[in-house]
Amino acid sequence: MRVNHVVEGPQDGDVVVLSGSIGSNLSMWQPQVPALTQAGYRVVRYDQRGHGRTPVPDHPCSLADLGGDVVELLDGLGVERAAFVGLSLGGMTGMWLAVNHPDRIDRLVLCCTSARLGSPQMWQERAEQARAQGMSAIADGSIQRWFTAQWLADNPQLAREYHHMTAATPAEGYAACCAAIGSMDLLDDLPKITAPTLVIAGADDPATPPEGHGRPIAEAIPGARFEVVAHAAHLGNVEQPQRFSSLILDHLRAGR
Ligand SMILES: O=C(O)CC1=CCC(=O)O1
Repeated sequence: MRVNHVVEGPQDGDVVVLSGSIGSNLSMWQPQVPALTQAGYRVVRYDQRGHGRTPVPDHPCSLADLGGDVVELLDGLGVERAAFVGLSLGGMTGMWLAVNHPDRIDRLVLCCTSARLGSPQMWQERAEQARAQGMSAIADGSIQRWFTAQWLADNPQLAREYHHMTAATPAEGYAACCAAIGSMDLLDDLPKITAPTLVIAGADDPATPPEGHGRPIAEAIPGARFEVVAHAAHLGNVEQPQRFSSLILDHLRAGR
């Protein structure tokens, strides 16, 4: 899989991979790029399979496919080990990598994510909705989960841009990643994770509420720290960029 990606920051910096949610592309991490690159990190952002400019697969995906893309990306960049920051589907990808390729993952930040989310049938229905109603209808729902009502009211132009980001995602790419989420069950594997882990949840996240999703992940990963960020829904890194960047940087720096 030819994974579309962008690399920024000093060439000799420690590598941090940023991985995004379903319905997004690599631009969702733009709010964190200045803080991370100015702190000396080499930042690798990429588009999930079937999202942004990464090709649409011709079959439903699994987390093994999505994690395998990251291993291939790291191999192609000549990177042995990296820190990994993932939000939602990106966090699921990060957990899979930390369980199955512990030698490649230095440190882990899991944002607004879940180890078990909804039922296979729910994600099958979401995939069918994408195909039948189109991605604009999916985007209408996404931005309601991604942002608080207050943020949407205060940021109408940005809200349109994030709506457009999902609306421009290929329906078959979105559907392929729905299958990865529907077939995911990572909870029992989490105690195997050895990478130092920070779990961040948005206090107002309706998709992965902190108590039902972030906290059980943090409780299952040995030594993990759990932070809940106020006034943040699912794309908390966009709604509270400074708070997310500073939590991420603190966790990365603790490994230096
Ligand atoms: O449904 C949403 O848009 C929220 C979400 C669940 C998994 C993911 O990546 O985003």
